[in-house]
Amino acid sequence: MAARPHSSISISAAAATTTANYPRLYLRRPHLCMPRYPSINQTTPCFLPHHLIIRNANNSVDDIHIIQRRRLLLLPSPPCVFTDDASAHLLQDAGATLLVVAGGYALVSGFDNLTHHQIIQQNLSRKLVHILSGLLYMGCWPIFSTSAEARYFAALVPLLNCLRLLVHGHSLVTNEELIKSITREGKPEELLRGPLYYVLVLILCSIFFWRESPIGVVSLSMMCGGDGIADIMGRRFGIHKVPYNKHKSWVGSISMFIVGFLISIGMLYYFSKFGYFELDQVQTIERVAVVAMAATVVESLPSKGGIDDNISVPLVTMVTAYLSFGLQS
Ligand SMILES: C/C(=C\COP(=O)(O)O)CCC[C@H](C)CCC[C@H](C)CCCC(C)C
Ligand SMILES: Nc1ccn([C@@H]2O[C@H](COP(=O)(O)OP(=O)(O)O)[C@@H](O)[C@H]2O)c(=O)n1
Repeated sequence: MAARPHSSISISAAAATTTANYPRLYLRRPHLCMPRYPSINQTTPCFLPHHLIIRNANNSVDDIHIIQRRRLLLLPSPPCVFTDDASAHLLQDAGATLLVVAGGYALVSGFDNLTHHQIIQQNLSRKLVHILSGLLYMGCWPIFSTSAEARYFAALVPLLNCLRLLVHGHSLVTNEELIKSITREGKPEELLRGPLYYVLVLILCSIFFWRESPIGVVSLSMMCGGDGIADIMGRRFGIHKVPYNKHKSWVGSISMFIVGFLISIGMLYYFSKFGYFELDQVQTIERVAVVAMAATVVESLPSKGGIDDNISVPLVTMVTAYLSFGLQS
């Protein structure tokens, strides 16, 4: 996968020469931007205004024209300076971690409310949390800095949830809200199986694959999106079972393949737009189809008393994706 060429920005000469060491940027209207910009030797995802206002030494304002808005590097809040400051990365990663932790807590609490008020059934709540948690978590990866430590900050989020599941799963602390929103039968010990394996896979993909590898992206897409939709569709419409497993249906498996494939392609496109990797369109579709098929077949196999889907599906996806993307990239 060739690194995507980086475009550049043009800053009006007056502004560029008359400011101090760094132009002080004031953002007018935010718009998500591309994080990478080699000449400033920093990549920081942040918000991109349609116009940058640069106040120069005599405090007059100069707009600059943005050649390619998608790739402009901006810093997250005024007053900003272009700097490769490790403390800026630390601040950004700490803020991003807190934001995503709060998001995860809000998601689980939100679905508990829906279950509590009987707006949705407990099983559906669990599956929607299963689908949304990992995909939204992965979708937040670009807000972390590009420092080598960013992935560890991101992994703190599933790690904290892992500790939360261990504490509640062993009934050291009771939290009916958490148990109701993510267990089948409302038993605390259920937290120590599917949900725990799920967050462990999130940690593994964050640290070992992160956002530069399609392997982690596809693995989480199949575990979260594919496996999650299989349950939802299979429970509702899965009349015809697969011949080798009376607990799994054709509708569930076909749904897993189609939705898992589409989510994988969508997430790969999302990360490629940030410039983390560039993939050939036709090859990617072929490779993701193979990976999705492998994951779907494994998920449909009898698993009662065997390996949990939240381990077998991501594991097979990682191996298949590595063989597919890794050897042929
Ligand atoms: C219900 C879950 C797994 C059960 O799987 P299965 O047994 O039905 O196959 C998912 C458990 C989710 C966990 C408790 C919370 C994870 C939060 C995540 C790390 C952060 C999400 C942040 C985002 C911004 C919402
Ligand atoms: N391929 C599939 C997967 C699940 N399902 C349905 O969804 C239910 C739960 O599936 P599952 O045991 O894989 O659930 P989790 O282990 O993913 O929570 C099954 O008992 C089926 O009714 C299906 O019909 N076909």
